[in-house]
Amino acid sequence: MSIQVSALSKVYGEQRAVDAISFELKKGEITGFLGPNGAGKSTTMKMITGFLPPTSGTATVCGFDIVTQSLDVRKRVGYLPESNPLYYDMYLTEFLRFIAGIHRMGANASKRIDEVISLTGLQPERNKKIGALSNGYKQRVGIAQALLHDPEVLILDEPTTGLDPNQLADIRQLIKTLGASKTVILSTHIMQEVEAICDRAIIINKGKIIADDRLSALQQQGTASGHILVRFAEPVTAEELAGIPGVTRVAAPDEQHWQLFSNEVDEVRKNLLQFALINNRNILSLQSNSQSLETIFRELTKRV
Ligand SMILES: Nc1ncnc2c1ncn2[C@@H]1O[C@H](COP(=O)(O)OP(=O)(O)OP(=O)(O)O)[C@@H](O)[C@H]1O
Repeated sequence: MSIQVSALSKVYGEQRAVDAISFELKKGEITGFLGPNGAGKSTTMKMITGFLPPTSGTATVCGFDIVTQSLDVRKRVGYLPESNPLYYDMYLTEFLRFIAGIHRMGANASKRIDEVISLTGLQPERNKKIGALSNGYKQRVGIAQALLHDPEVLILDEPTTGLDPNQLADIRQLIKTLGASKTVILSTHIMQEVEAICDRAIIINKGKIIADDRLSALQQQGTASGHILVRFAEPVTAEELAGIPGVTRVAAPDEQHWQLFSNEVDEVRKNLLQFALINNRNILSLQSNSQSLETIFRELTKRV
């Protein structure tokens, strides 16, 4: 297990910013850390990276304790903090050499700096001062410094803030690629981002974890029904469609389409294809509409 968090808490004065949270993350998994403003995401990330001591509870990264072995933890973690603090007066390569020095990378540094510059798409800007870079490129520098020592675990606090749609797609792709060989945890407010990149989502609200599941399972959770919009080439009756296992209600929104409501949209989709096959009906179009993560997020964080 790459990250093990057990009853971790952080109290600031009177406020319990993180309240006894527990979870485990495996290698090769990208986890989205979601929650409204002030939920405790950054505080949790700072504790896991070994930068902020917890008030109580424990956590290990690659088997090392975040309090008693924080130097070992930092060697194995690449961290992009929320505000992405950079030295604007430094040249890009100068900054990365400085970070390589902190990690005592020695003779390997130059080769690795070239590698991360290429990996993060910074090559066209490599001779500029950091202060002269656009926001998107500054963000790439933040990711490059997090990757420099080739850590096993990447902790990215809102990594795509300030990126334009093209840069967004590039950085998401980069994170996905990195996620194949590393453990990645990223915080974001953007639900589509989690849907685009993550295998799993942990939703935190008021310092407590209120959902932790694979994305597909989370998307099926919730109270509102999903539906399937289907169009057949041949006539079909509402009675026939109502008989398909898992269908809770049938409606006809217009002359050409049927709408099948269900709490198990994926299951009904399979059963519908089977129905068409057995009864010699041809499906002209099929669109399933399950709950978006955004709806689930709003429902869960509202309830608590
Ligand atoms: N150094 C601090 N001193 C006092 N309170 C703090 C400190 N850092 C954070 N907090 C409080 O702890 C709570 C959790 O903050 P945190 O930054 O972890 O939330 P977050 O989920 O990352 O929020 P956001 O999405 O807005 O970045 C907030 O109410 C915040 O005001």
